[in-house]
Amino acid sequence: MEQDYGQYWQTIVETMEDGLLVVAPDGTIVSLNPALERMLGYKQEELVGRPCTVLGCDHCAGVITAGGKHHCALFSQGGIKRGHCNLTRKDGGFVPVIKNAALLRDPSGEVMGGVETLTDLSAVAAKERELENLRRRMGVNNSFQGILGVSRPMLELFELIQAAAQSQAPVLILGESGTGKELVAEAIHSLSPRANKPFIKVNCAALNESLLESELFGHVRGAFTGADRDRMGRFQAARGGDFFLDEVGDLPASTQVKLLRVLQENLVERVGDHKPIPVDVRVISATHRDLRAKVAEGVFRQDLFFRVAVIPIEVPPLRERKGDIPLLTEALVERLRGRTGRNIMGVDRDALELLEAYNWPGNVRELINVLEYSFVVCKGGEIKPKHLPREVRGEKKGAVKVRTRRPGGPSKTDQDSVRQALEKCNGNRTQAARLLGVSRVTLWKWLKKMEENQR
Ligand SMILES: Nc1ncnc2c1ncn2[C@@H]1O[C@H](COP(=O)(O)OP(=O)(O)OP(=O)(O)O)[C@@H](O)[C@H]1O
Repeated sequence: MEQDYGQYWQTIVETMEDGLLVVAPDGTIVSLNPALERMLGYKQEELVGRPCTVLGCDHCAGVITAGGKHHCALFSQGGIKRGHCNLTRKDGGFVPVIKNAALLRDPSGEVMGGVETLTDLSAVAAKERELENLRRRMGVNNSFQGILGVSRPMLELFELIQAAAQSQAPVLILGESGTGKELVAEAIHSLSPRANKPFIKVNCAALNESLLESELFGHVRGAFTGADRDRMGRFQAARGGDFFLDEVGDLPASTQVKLLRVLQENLVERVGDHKPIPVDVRVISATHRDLRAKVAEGVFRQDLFFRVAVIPIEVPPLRERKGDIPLLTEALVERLRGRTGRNIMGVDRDALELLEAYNWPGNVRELINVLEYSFVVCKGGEIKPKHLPREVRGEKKGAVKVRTRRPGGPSKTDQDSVRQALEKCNGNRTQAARLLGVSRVTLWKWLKKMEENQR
């Protein structure tokens, strides 16, 4: 009869959907059920005998392994009820779970170990993400983690960010300057299980080689002139979190080798010391450069490229998502209004048309600058074409371009432009001047000069 019960429990454990884990008092894994094998991607024999820290549970982040004794929430508090946590799969991905745990005691009350049940929340989390994406597609939400965008390329980008956040793999963010690469890196961090750990940023282009290495990896006292004490590097400081390497395309050759080591072996060596120090970071890098071209030129190591670019994410330039311009403009004007206290309500239709026609080589950063300029020039009410910088005004479809403004008067091309502008504006000089991007006085002077030339 007893044996029957034994088989009965065995069947339950093997068929239950929840993961089941038994650990010894020192945290060594004693056994797990098939559901947990599936959840984590490990086979039972790969885990039994190993410390439970291999599961990388963020709830147990406070685990201290001192003198072989394992202290975690389960053993210090006697149990865990409905704890939300993330486990690390064999392939490096995360599984969000609800954990319940209890101590196992022998008849004398002695703790024999602990048992944990783990409910997989991946499907729930995926549904939540789906709902969020749906809301964005329906226009209910027009931003994602502070990144404004409703265009198709941006919605695709948001989905990619969500996927990257759930992985441990290094991410490479590519895109022109001012497209929002840093915002993307921050979003990946905020959405990942590393969110409550540090997000450390280093700009590889801002420091010279030796400063950069000491900043990244730390140094020991006496490593170089001025190194009067040991200093921890930023890789170490980022422990458990994300490391954002901005402008990775500008990394000097010798630093590239050291970064490769961090990515391959999770080890750093401080400048002036050969003792390897283990680090636990996920590397997110970004560059506005064509990194593949740099690899082809031999300036960027190919092996490092493959290591940093496990998940490449391209941030589209603004000119390829002009549908976002009205939304961005509205949100940025509102932000500027709050910051400056100026009574500027938005941009009028003509000005918006100009913003949509412009090519935006400096992307969103340039749009911010343009609106800041308009806030200075515009006295109140709506921003009109005349409040936009000249280069933006010149790009409107069908707009009349003035190539050069000469002190003596308009060139032949400019004279044609002036005539076209006057024609377009039915002879209204104020409007024509605006279209040409010059003041009324300049237009008046040009017209005078043109009359004189005709005489
Ligand atoms: N989609 C967006 N929504 C809101 N703000 C944005 C967006 N994209 C960029 N920005 C803003 O534009 C500015 C530039 O963005 P960011 O610094 O992230 O660009 P970057 O691609 O990292 O540029 P660089 O390559 O020059 O470092 C920031 O102020 C950022 O907040």
